[in-house]
Amino acid sequence: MLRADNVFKTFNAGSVNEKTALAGVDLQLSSADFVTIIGGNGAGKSTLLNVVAGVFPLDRGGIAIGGDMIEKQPEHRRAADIGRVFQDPLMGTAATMTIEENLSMAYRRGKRRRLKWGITAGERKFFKEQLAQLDLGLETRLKSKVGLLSGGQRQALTLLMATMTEPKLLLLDEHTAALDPKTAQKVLELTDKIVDTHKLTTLMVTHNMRDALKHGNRTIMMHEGKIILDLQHEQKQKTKVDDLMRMFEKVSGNKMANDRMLLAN
Ligand SMILES: Nc1ncnc2c1ncn2[C@@H]1O[C@H](COP(=O)(O)OP(=O)(O)OP(=O)(O)O)[C@@H](O)[C@H]1O
Repeated sequence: MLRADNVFKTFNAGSVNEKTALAGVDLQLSSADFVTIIGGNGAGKSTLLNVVAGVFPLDRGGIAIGGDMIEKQPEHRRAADIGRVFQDPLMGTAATMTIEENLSMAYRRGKRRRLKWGITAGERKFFKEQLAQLDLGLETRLKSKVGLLSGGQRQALTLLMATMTEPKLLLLDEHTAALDPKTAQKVLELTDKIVDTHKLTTLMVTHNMRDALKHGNRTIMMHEGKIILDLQHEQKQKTKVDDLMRMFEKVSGNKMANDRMLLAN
């Protein structure tokens, strides 16, 4: 479903601020793979998601989704196939618009625009059903402005908006990191439910090693722009946080250096 071949990305090349963020990343995801990504500060996790989404061009290498090479496509063209949720709950939704207006925008993304602006009765029914799955009571608040929602409600709504049209790929960049622990767990449970219902191919960056091991069927670890560990299926299930730390130290030759990661585990 997703293939990254020998992907390189250096920022500010040739300047004193030169930084190689991706140094030959190879990654293949099968359909419905749910891969969690961990790694130290500046390991290249967000950059990997960004080059897949088309935020920055690659220096070298290729990216394919469903067999189509996309590395030359601009971000807006890839957006039809890629759902994204970021760390900041304010980013994925428009605060001054209502819940149903936000959902409607997401629902029509990538579709031919209709001349008439307005939400049909069928769409409203569909939105209510979708919101009911979140179990947050939002299905009775279609006309509420999104700015009135809590961070967790807003992030759950963003998740729904990113997945409602069943994207080929879902990219989650620390999407629960700004939430309190209880809300973060709730949004992660919703993530599992939504990913499982739609069998979405998913990449999720997290700084929480326990969450990385608990969710998804694969965990990859990045270090200095490379994937240094890829735990799959039973091997992932057997691995504990302490094992992960030891594996990191063994493969990278370094102590794990991610302040938020160490705090969270
Ligand atoms: N837009 C940019 N311009 C310049 N340098 C960048 C840019 N984005 C990322 N970098 C640099 O590339 C490296 C990898 O950054 P990236 O954000 O991918 O790391 P990360 O693994 O997500 O780290 P963290 O866990 O600290 O968020 C870092 O050194 C970072 O400073």
